[in-house]
Amino acid sequence: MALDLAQQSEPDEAQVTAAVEAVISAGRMAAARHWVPATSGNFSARIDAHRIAITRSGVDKGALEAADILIQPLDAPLLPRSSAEAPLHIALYRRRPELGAIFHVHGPASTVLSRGVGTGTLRLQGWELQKALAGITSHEEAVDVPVFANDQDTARLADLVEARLAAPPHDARLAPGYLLAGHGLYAWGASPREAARHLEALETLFEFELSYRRFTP
Ligand SMILES: CSC[C@@H](O)[C@@H](O)C(=O)COP(=O)(O)O
Ligand SMILES: [Zn+2]
Repeated sequence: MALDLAQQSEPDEAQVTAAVEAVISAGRMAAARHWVPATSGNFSARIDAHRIAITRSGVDKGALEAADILIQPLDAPLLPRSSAEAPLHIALYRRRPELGAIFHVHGPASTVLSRGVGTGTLRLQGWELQKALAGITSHEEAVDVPVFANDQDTARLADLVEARLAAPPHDARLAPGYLLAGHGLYAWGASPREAARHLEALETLFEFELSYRRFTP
């Protein structure tokens, strides 16, 4: 019995390694697409119910090494050198146990479009690529992306995000992500693979929107 308990309390190294590798590879993917210029962006993956792996602040997210990833408990103070935006990750993992990964980028389309539309909601509709978002089965569905004013106080911002996600629209689905105006995109998924798909779909949908708006009077 005592042996069982000791085994249960040992950290699961395989889960830690998998989460760290998922974060490193998400950073590489985003950098290859020029979505994380000049150390911008941050990436996290859930290890278990109580811990996440998250990038530390100020490092090149396209050249991450294991030493750049912090193992952050969800119910403990932020570790030294934590991402400036760690509160945005932690609040979401706490609120949504099904979330496996959260990725944040400063892609040109999300950054420019969010600044252009102002705060509130960006509604996506009419795009086949919307179906890359979990649960969306038709281009005809309306998908709302919340847009928040940028704020250097990311704990305050996390409260706003939480309130908005708790009040979904009646006539649309909420996207698995949100925009910070003039700043960039947060996207998440049940797994790192799904979060990467959502990130790519949303950033590309924003490119479509930008081009489409140029053609539409
Ligand atoms: C280098 S400008 C971008 C930062 O201010 C921030 O928005 C960002 O995305 C990265 O912050 P970080 O603290 O490295 O996780
Ligand atoms: Zn950022």
